[in-house]
Amino acid sequence: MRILVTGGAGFIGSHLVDRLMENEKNEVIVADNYFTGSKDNLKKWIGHPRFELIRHDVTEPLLVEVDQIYHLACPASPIFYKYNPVKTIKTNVIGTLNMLGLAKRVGARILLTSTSEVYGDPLVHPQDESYWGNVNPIGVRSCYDEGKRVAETLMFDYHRQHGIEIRIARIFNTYGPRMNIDDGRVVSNFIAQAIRNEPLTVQAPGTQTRSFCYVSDMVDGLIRLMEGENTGPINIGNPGEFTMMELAETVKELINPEVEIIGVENTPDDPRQRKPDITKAKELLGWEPKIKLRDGLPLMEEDFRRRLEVPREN
Ligand SMILES: NC(=O)c1ccc[n+]([C@@H]2O[C@H](COP(=O)([O-])OP(=O)(O)OC[C@H]3O[C@@H](n4cnc5c(N)ncnc54)[C@H](O)[C@@H]3O)[C@@H](O)[C@H]2O)c1
Ligand SMILES: O=c1ccn([C@@H]2O[C@H](COP(=O)(O)OP(=O)(O)O[C@H]3OC[C@@H](O)[C@H](O)[C@H]3O)[C@@H](O)[C@H]2O)c(=O)[nH]1
Repeated sequence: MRILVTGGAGFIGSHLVDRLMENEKNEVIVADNYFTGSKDNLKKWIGHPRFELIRHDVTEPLLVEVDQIYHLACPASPIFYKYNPVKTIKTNVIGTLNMLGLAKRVGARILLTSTSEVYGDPLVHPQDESYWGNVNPIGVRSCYDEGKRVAETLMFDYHRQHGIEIRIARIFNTYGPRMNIDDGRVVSNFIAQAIRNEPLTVQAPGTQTRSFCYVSDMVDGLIRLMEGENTGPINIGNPGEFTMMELAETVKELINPEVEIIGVENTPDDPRQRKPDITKAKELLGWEPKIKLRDGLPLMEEDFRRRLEVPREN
């Protein structure tokens, strides 16, 4: 099986590549522009005969002979996707069109990593796949959430019109080793802050919720979706739901009981609650997450301490 992973130098992408490379029958090609990803994440595979890394921006066409495409390329942290919103929407729309064009030309199956952000600030809780969402079309997050909604539309139009084999995963907040230390997302921020003994910055009001999935569970879900018979969209996430204040308190307890927790301003359109209904993933993919937040955080702490060069005292 020859497999293309766009965005494979990023956080989830590089863990996915590790898992795909374990199968000796797979050849893996990564295409990435290194906007938020890094070659470092793939260094153990560089030079491997079954692995290839291409510096490529998915807003440009790409021609490679592959059987499967995992299409992840897109900045995922709000600070990065809002940094150049026009580029973010181009990546979602033109990038997905280009990858669908490739899938059509070479007859590949394509999986899109969509997001829980397609549900916007949800009025239905927990969110199941039949919910159409509550998204601001002109807000500062729209380049990402509306971008992903269009990407989903393109996937289904290519499927209906051209018979392309598609898979859509709606990923909920995922965390784990190898996240950029300055990625800006909440779990990486709190862990880095706790290790550096800086205050944990809880954005107002602190009662907003998220549900956090450990990256190995996520990769397992994505591969099951690709290999299964269902197009999706299918929610892949961990239903354990926490307020941001609870998350800060858990990080404080596990990593640095001395650290301060402070309230800071939030950004516009921050979803107030988010929790996946994973009935479909359980029934159709036989998948459910195994790693609880309290077990995943220490694994991430270990990786962050190594990269920040701050060993644990005791
Ligand atoms: N991590 C999460 O919680 C989460 C949640 C929902 C959806 N997702 C989706 O999963 C995918 C991966 O997310 P992640 O957390 O690994 O993020 P990430 O930022 O670590 O990885 C994204 C990768 O895409 C690359 N990229 C960005 N724009 C590109 C372009 N135009 N051309 C080529 N490469 C480009 C980046 O350099 C990076 O390597 C994204 O599509 C994201 O929207 C992630
Ligand atoms: O330092 C921080 C950072 C963030 N937060 C809060 O933590 C919550 C989560 O914020 P993050 O930036 O980690 O991620 P979000 O849930 O807003 O978006 C994410 O959703 C799913 C994916 O598509 C993306 O990975 C990302 O867009 C928000 O309520 C935010 O206000 C803090 O309280 N403190």
